[in-house]
Amino acid sequence: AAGVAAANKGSWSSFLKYSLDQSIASFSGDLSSLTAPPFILSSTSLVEYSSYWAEHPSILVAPASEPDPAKRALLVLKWFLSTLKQQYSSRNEKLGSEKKPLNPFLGELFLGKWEDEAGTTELISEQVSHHPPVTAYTIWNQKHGVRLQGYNGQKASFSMRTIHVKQIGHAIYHIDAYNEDYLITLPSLHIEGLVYGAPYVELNTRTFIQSSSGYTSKISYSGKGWVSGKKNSFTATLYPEGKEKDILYSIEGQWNDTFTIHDVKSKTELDSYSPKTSQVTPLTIAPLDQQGELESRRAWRAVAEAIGNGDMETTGTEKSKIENAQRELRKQEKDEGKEWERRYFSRVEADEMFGRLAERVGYQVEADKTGGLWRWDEAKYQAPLKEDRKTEP
Ligand SMILES: CCC(=O)OC[C@H](C)CC[C@H]1O[C@H]2C[C@H]3[C@@H]4CC=C5C[C@@H](O)CC[C@]5(C)[C@H]4CC[C@]3(C)[C@H]2[C@@H]1C
Repeated sequence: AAGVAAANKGSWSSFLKYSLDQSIASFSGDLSSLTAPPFILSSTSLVEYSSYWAEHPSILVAPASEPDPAKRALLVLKWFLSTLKQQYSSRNEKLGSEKKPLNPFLGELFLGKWEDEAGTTELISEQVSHHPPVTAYTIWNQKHGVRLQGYNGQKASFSMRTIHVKQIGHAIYHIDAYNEDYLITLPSLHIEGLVYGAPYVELNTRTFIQSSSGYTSKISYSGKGWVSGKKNSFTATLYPEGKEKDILYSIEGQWNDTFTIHDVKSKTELDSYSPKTSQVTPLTIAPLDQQGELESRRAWRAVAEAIGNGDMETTGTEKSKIENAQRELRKQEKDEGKEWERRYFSRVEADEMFGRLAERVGYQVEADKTGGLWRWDEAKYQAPLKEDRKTEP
């Protein structure tokens, strides 16, 4: 493995010297246009990344069982923080470095569920836009009456040989029992370590969680070389909205390792949680031969195999098949004056509740070219999943 790593470093540094500058020169801001070396290519599509929000279903649903509103908001903050390691560093942990995911085609779906002590937690993820790439998702647990939904896209830029990514979009966490909503904003990030051959994500500045029950959580990120000195660090405070100094709870530590929760009023340590050692629940997805042709792993199977075999030529030809089929579809839609029918999500205007939460934390919806907020559309869900799934063989 050391040999391979050295070879990777060797080929990476040669890649860097001769092509990173070209990538930078030709970079359009669209991450999918980035030319990455073969060993950086992942066979996983970006549409699968929505599953990182709920790999610990029990932590996701815990707030629904907490009667105290401030403690409920604290449990939502703890859940959000517990997802960061999976979101932003699980590729490093498993594959040795960050990877370039496959760029989902319009309408690509990723459907699955987690079955564990929290009951059944379901996931629908759909690529609702290809230019710019935007993924919408919803994750829900009927038993505990919790639903997360959101969408995200990325705006990227290069500077000082570092890739900076601004995330477009947000998440909404809803608890049926209290009819409570939480607006979750998304962190911007940059890719560290490009020059050393092992790129990894570092999160920047700050994000907020604003509850309709009147509590604000503010998370400030820092990393290696910053004040804290440790990579992937953060501090978080939870306070009644508008009273930033009246801190009820604080949390600090490393989001890819361990963090500690404090009750600031009583100056006691409440809990410490280690994403590093916690077990994730594996996601259950249908076997490939039962998946519909819009489902990600079935659609990308040939490309994934070619990438796995390091066969870049077949990767190219198989990718082109998908891209050409997509271009054909777009052309037909244009000729017929139609637009691709999103299966589970719709564009909406900001509603009053959302507007209030957003304005409390100064969140501005970035109207990307797709024209607005993407929301889970209950009515569309009546169109049974099986439309997208081959009938039983
Ligand atoms: C030119 C040098 C080069 O080859 O760079 C390739 C490097 C691996 C850097 C570019 C890719 O880095 C990947 C990291 C991806 C983000 C990881 C996590 C999330 C959270 C999730 O909830 C939404 C998606 C998001 C933001 C991913 C977006 C795509 C990122 C930035 C990949 C880059 C193409």
